[in-house]
Amino acid sequence: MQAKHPEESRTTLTDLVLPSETNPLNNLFGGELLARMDRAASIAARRHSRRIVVTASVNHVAFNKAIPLGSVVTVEAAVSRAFKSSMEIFIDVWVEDRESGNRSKANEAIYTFVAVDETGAPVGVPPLEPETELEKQRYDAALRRKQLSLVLAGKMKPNEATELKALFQD
Ligand SMILES: CC(=O)SCCNC(=O)CCNC(=O)[C@H](O)C(C)(C)COP(=O)(O)OP(=O)(O)OC[C@H]1O[C@@H](n2cnc3c(N)ncnc32)[C@H](O)[C@@H]1OP(=O)(O)O
Repeated sequence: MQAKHPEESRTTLTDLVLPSETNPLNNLFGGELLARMDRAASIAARRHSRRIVVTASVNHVAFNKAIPLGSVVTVEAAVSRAFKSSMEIFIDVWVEDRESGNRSKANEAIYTFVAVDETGAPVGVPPLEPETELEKQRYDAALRRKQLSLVLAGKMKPNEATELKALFQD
């Protein structure tokens, strides 16, 4: 299969924070943000693979900054690495200042999607070829994150996670 670039899967969703989507502090409810990120990530995974895709795991989420009611929120997702049937999707969340229009980073997350056929069985996806410096950094670290996710899910023995182990050695 021919390699694809992260740009080909990049997906941008922009939406407001409405009152029904907030917590008692009038900030965006975490579950609502998770759902928005899942939607953007699934479109990115579909654009890369052109297959049915399912969420296999949420590897990392950081709610670094509360997002107030009325904010304009942009969720940007792109494939950061493709393996055999699985794809790591990196998601950046931005909030737009009402007066200046400047965007500031609010949150980020990393999801894993798997491409499947009509019976739900995993199928192969094209490789990913990173281009920018940031895309290369995310690509390089993705194998460690995959191993960590598999170890936490009980699908890989810790002593088989060679890339991950190397992180803790001099
Ligand atoms: C709350 C919700 O809405 S969840 C709903 C959305 N998600 C779903 O319904 C998905 C339900 N789960 C499934 O269908 C299956 O578990 C699948 C398709 C994700 C994986 O199926 P498995 O039988 O485990 O397949 P298999 O072991 O071959 O793994 C397939 C790929 O997923 C990867 N994978 C599986 N679990 C994980 C995980 N926890 N973390 C990272 N990668 C994973 C495997 O490493 C493998 O990757 P590779 O082919 O690129 O090497």
